[in-house]
Amino acid sequence: MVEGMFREWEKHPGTVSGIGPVRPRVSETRSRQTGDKRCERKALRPPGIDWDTPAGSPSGSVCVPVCEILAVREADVEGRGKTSGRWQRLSRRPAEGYPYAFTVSYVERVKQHRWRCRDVTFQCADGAVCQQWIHSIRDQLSKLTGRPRHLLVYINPHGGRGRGKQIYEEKVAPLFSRASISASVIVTERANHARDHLKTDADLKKYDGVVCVGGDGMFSEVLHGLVSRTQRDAGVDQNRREQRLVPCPVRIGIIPAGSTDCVCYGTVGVNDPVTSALHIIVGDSQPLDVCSIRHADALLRYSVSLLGYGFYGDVLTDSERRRWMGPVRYDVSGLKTFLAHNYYEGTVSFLPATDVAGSPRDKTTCRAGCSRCLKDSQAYGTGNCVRGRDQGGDWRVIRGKFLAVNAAGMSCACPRSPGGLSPSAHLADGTTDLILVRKCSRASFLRHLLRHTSPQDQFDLSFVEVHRVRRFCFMPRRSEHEGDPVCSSWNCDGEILPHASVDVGVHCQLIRLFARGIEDIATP
Ligand SMILES: CCCCCCCCCCCCC/C=C/[C@@H](O)[C@H](COP(=O)(O)O)NC(=O)CCCCC
Ligand SMILES: Nc1ncnc2c1ncn2[C@@H]1O[C@H](COP(=O)(O)OP(=O)(O)O)[C@@H](O)[C@H]1O
Ligand SMILES: [Ca+2]
Repeated sequence: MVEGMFREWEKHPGTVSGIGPVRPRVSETRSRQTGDKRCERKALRPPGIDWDTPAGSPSGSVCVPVCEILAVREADVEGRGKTSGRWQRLSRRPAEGYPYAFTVSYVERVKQHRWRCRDVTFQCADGAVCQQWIHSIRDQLSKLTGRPRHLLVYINPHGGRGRGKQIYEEKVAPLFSRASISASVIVTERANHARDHLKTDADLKKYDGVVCVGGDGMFSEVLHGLVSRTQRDAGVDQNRREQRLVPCPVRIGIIPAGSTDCVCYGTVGVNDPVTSALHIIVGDSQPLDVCSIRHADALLRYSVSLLGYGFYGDVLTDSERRRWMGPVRYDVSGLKTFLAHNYYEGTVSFLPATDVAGSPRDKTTCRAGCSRCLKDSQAYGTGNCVRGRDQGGDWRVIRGKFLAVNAAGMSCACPRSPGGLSPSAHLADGTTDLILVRKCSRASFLRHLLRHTSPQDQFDLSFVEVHRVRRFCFMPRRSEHEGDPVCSSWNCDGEILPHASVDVGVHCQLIRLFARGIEDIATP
């Protein structure tokens, strides 16, 4: 901020006369919350009239950090945005003698982690000053690194309530175009279309990011396509467990249009398409751990959120037959699976993450700019799964009858469960939280499930245990009794994995999302 300039403006509120054709400047402070240099908070206070200030802002003053400006465009005092040619609604009549104006679009935080695009229009008496402001703001925006210019977008037209295309066209595309982002859009025609296209055909050099419009299943397709492609390009054999995987250079954006949208919810704090589009535009970056799931050393699948055997595997298997119901299928299948009360016998062995500071029950939460993720990932190394010295580590073995064996690589928060399956899990610390729910009565299991919907500790029950691990294996016990359910399937980020016996390892920060983690609600 140029103090003199601002004082001048305060002396003459509502006018730019007397200030002259100044070069607009900005003040800088490091982002308090992320410490991210790319997102330094630069305050912009144009010495013009803000006669279209958004509701709620102190009258006569608008302060916008440059890293949260989405775009600037010339406006004309008749109220028509010059570039868009569309009429804007202005809250006040233009002041007499101020025929030049520009409009700044910026991020505004509304309730519950939602972001919205707001416009403020500044009016000037002098056309040259107006142009200087526009050029200067554009210049500041062009200096921000990490903002995408070209995106590859995949839309699942059948995800969630089948509104993916409409959501993209009505809510997201206009924001991308306002921010001068070009997008190549592919509406998928079959399951695995996006995955296969990314694996082999997509010219990834042309894009700064890949966006999926859909639910966790659609995200999973993009995850598999990108991780496989990255390893192939780097000459890495994904089937070799000891091999360090190469982190994906391309960020992934998620526009939530699915049934659960857990990956989006757990990394942004809300499943709202506009909020996610804005996180993409400002070029946010959130690293994420990825689990590789293997059987007999061959790679089966990758997962970032829930890997669930027993209850969540059965819910998913049943729900796939009810896709026509839309998102409500999970409630129907959830109830049916709960009543069936199946349990599965098996052996879980795991390698506890003894070298991390936190634990699944320490009541801390992973938030934007999480220092624990930073510290733990630095100590561990990105892409790594289990380091050489851990392989002979202190494995623990638990045999038993389980209603559920769940691994939560992140909290798995979603609208059904705002805290998630493991509220203290971290997005990018190189660990997953292994939750074992032993056979118990229906009433006890219901108690455990209900605690996912309240702040009560779902692990504070005698039949539940939770461990923060780097690697785990599950081996089902074959039943000798006819009629007993033998094996369940794994629910792998919402996709059925029809194997029971698995070996799972966490690859620290293998991918990055266009997100920043959940912001503390107090963040300005
Ligand atoms: C009787 C009260 C029961 C309350 C239970 C609440 C527990 C909810 C925990 C939900 C965890 C969800 C983990 C996320 C899984 C998703 O990846 C997966 C697929 O999502 P999408 O592709 O968007 O459809 N969703 C599920 O597996 C649904 C699980 C619902 C269980 C009731
Ligand atoms: N065009 C398509 N036709 C059929 N299935 C598709 C298509 N595109 C993606 N899919 C698959 O649809 C499934 C569900 O997608 P998702 O977007 O997660 O929706 P939901 O959250 O409702 O499950 C995924 O398995 C995905 O691979
Ligand atoms: Ca993790």
